[in-house]
Amino acid sequence: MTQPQRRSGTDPARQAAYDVLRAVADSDAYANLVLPGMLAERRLGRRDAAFATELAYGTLRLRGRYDAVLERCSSRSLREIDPRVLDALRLGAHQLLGMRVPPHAAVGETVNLVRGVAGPGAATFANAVLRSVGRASRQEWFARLEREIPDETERLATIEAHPTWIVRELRASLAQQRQHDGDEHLIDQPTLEGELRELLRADNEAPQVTLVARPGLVDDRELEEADELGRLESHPAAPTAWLLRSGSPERIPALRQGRMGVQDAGSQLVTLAMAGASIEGTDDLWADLCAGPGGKSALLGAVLAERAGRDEVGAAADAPPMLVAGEVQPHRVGLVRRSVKAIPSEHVEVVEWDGRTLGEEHPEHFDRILVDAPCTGLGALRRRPESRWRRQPADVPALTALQTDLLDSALRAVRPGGVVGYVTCSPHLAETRAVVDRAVARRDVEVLDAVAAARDAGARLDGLGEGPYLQLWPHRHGTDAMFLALLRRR
Ligand SMILES: C[S@@+](CC[C@H](N)C(=O)[O-])C[C@H]1O[C@@H](n2cnc3c(N)ncnc32)[C@H](O)[C@@H]1O
Repeated sequence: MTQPQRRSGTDPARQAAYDVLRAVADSDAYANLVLPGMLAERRLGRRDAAFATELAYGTLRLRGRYDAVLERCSSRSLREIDPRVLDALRLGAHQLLGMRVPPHAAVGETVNLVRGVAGPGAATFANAVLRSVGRASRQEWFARLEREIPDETERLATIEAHPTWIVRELRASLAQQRQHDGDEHLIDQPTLEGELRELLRADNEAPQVTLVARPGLVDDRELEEADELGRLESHPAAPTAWLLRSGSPERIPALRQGRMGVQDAGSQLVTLAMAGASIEGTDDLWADLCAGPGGKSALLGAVLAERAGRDEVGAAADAPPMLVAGEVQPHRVGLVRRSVKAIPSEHVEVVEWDGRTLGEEHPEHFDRILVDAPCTGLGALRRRPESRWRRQPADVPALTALQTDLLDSALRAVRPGGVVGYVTCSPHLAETRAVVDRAVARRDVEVLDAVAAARDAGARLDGLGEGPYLQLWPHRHGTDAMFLALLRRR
């Protein structure tokens, strides 16, 4: 349990936001895992909980922007400031420049917080810094940063609060996408830099909760009931996807029972497109190579079970159609079991495995395999507030090596005529096209059109480009930046 440090007079919402920032800095915690428990444990009311969430997540996302501002207001370099004080200053800067908090409250409450953690001298320092931050509006700060940062990429990165290396990678991937855009998207297309800015801004918006209604497990009446609890709105990315406009997902019974779930609409689309991609021959044995925590397994299992019931697929075979969901980390195997609890057990088996050896151990065995590979997560930055600052360019080579091994293993484990779907929640070219292009060069595979498969799966989206690979974008599609390649083994 995260106990608040002793402090006098700090309001509980700001205290919770501050403790989240400290947990992220000191224990490498994930804010979106720590905060909900903390809010429940401390029994914050709805308004305080919403304020604490916006304050903590907003500050973490926009840290780079606020650091640039604080640096210009402080007599000391940021490196010389006590990290406990610096985190409080960041919270103060977000209240002043990113939220509608009256300046006297933003400064006063933050100074109070600093006094509690670091004493009166630090409080005087914090007061001077934050008064200086508050002397200019957000727009005035943007104008100043525009003037003072000469390098174009660094300027954009600072103002839109992303590390520079990530801005470079996203620009390269967007440029590649634009080469593959069909005529439809070329009309009214902003410049590459304009579109890049839209993407970075989309990363800085809190995403809306998206639900999945797992096929065959939820009927219209239940969707209507869920609608009464939380105002559902159909998401154009996938027929199973629903935006939850209000309320909390836990109130929906079908969600508690695992027949619905919380899942990005893009994740749903790539899963449905992979499940529907055209295959030759039998279609009874599927694998999810990297299943934890199990969102895609649950959707695949539901599709498989529904299809089995409807078409009596596999009725003549010895065993019912089956999804084998495998994961290497034991505790995540447990999460997969929980995710698939509503799928009829004869259609799903959850196992612990190292996906890299599946091809060697079970060559030409499966009809369909999903490889949802571990990746940098650069396509899901809006969901994980602090992750952009944690990731390093040096992470990429080890990940691409693992991705290459996993895809290679899947292509050996799938039978000729069967399909492998390669998915990442990153648009980084080294993790997406480069991994797939290498596999295509080495193995006898046919590249299927993933954009067409996405449309066949029910996507009602513009700006998908020409294929054969599918790349989704938060600013274009309201989804995470998921990538999908579909490979059919010859
Ligand atoms: C992107 S996540 C998968 C998300 C999942 N498909 C879902 O939708 O919930 C990648 C997963 O691969 C797992 N993983 C990493 N290396 C692996 C390996 N060698 N074999 C199998 N799984 C692995 C990670 O532990 C992580 O749970």
